[in-house]
Amino acid sequence: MSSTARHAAHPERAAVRLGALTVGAGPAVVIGGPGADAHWISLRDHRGRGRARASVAASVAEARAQGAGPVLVEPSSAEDLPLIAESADGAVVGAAWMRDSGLVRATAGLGLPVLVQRDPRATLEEWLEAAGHCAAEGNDGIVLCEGGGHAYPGGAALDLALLRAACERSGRPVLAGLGADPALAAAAIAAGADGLLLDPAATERDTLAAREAVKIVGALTRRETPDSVRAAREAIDRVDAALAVLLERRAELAGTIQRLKPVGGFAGRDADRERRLVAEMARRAPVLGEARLAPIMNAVIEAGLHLAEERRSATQD
Ligand SMILES: C=C(O[C@@H]1C=C(C(=O)O)C=C[C@H]1O)C(=O)O
Repeated sequence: MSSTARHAAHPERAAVRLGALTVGAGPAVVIGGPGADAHWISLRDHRGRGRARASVAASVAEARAQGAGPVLVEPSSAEDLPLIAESADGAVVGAAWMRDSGLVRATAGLGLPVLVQRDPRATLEEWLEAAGHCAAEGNDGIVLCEGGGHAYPGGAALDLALLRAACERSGRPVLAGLGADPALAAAAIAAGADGLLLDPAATERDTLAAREAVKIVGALTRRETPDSVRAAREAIDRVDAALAVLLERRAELAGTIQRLKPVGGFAGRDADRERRLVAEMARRAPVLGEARLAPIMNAVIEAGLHLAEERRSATQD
């Protein structure tokens, strides 16, 4: 099957609403960690700590206090389900028990959106089967999450090829579970993930790094079709963030050339080279075309030349 045909299997993924957050359409999301779009906790982690009802409620409240946005909860047993129905915006089917069809069905039966993590030993079929158990309960708010195990302490066992296949096969949003390490955030979004699941204990710095990667890579790889001025402005802000990173990098490289050329700065301006680079860019920006790109690039090039000349005179002083 050609890659186009595979994509065509699910051209539009079924977006899932998690409280006020949309997963699977619009920007990629970050769940978990301080300042994330949504938060989650596992009640399994609370085992042995005397999981009184009050302490569970307190954990959910603590997760809510991490910031705005919905809270998802992983039950440790069927006993937790009523509390989850009462206090959470979604449920997590953990990697360790995604094959426990009874508990999976009971969890999906709450009617809340469910996030189904893949057991690292489970095949794509088994993972989709677990999602199928949720759908069989009449629950269509299903989000898949790849990266349930640990490749090393704090780092998730993440299979990006499998994540991509899940996106194409399931027609559902797919997240990448990264543990507490944001190193693969960019790679996961580039592979098609609709968002990241971070360990709730991820640091603020790591969460910020993951959010930045999601923003920049998402601006390059995710097609968005916003339907309001606000959403379109938010989308344009992401594209501008990516542009800023590239413009800064370009200015540095242009500065290097000014230092290396026999005649740098405005005196060494090369109109032919400028025309060629605009023509080359127009191949990737055919809607803008050469005529509109030329003045944009002229401004960019001149900004770079001014910067290079300012730097040169500063070092000569
Ligand atoms: C960077 C160079 O110097 C100038 C700046 C250019 C740019 O910013 O792309 C292109 C051509 C020159 O006018 C170069 O010669 O390549």
